[in-house]
Amino acid sequence: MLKVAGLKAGYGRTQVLFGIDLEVRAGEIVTIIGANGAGKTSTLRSISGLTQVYAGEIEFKGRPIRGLPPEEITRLGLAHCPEGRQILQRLTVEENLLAGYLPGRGRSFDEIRTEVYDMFPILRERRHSLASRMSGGQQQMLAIGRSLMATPELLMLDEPSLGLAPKIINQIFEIIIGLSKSGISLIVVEQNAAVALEIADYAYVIDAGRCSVEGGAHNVLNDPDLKAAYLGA
Ligand SMILES: Nc1ncnc2c1ncn2[C@@H]1O[C@H](COP(=O)(O)OP(=O)(O)OP(=O)(O)O)[C@@H](O)[C@H]1O
Repeated sequence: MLKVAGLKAGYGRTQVLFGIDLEVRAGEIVTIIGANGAGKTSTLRSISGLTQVYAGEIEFKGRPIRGLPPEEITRLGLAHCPEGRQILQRLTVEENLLAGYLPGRGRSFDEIRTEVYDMFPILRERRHSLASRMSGGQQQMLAIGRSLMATPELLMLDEPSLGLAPKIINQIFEIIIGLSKSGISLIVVEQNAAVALEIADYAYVIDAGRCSVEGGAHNVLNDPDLKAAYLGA
């Protein structure tokens, strides 16, 4: 579904990615883990056209997408739920969903909104509330719901557990498993490596802008060296 090869990217003259290779197969949950500042967010932003790519190939469903505008990439079926959620705080829940809707994917706003509300009943209940009134967990659900408004085939989630209580993190990860079961392929970037590795099929560890390790998520989870480095064991 997604193939990234030799990705080099950065901010102006500051290069932060030095040759990332990764793949996502249809139906998989792939996790990207690594220390603070390793380049996880920059990797996602490069894929979705938000960060400057210096070199490398990015293919989505067999089509090169490097250099396409972000909206075009989303329209092809690749959505990005950003770090920090980026909810429009002064708009209502429903207005935030409308902001995520992309006409031209063959489905109406009402149709997808109903699906999102069925998945997140709390969003239906609070559809006329200001987003700023929602809890952290509810805002994360709204951020995911807004991404789903673009009917993605591949959804990239950046730090979905950030700042949430453990009970809520479990709920969010249950939702991610549900999305996967519904047929959406996923990339999950996480600081919370142990939780992400539990649900993922495949994992990449990024270290200083390079993929240092990759493998089946359970192998990575049980690797003693990685446990010491990333899982606090
Ligand atoms: N807008 C920017 N301008 C310049 N440098 C940036 C910018 N955004 C990120 N960086 C730098 O790029 C490097 C990689 O950052 P990135 O956010 O991709 O890492 P990360 O692994 O996602 O870390 P975190 O978990 O802290 O978000 C860091 O050195 C960071 O300081």
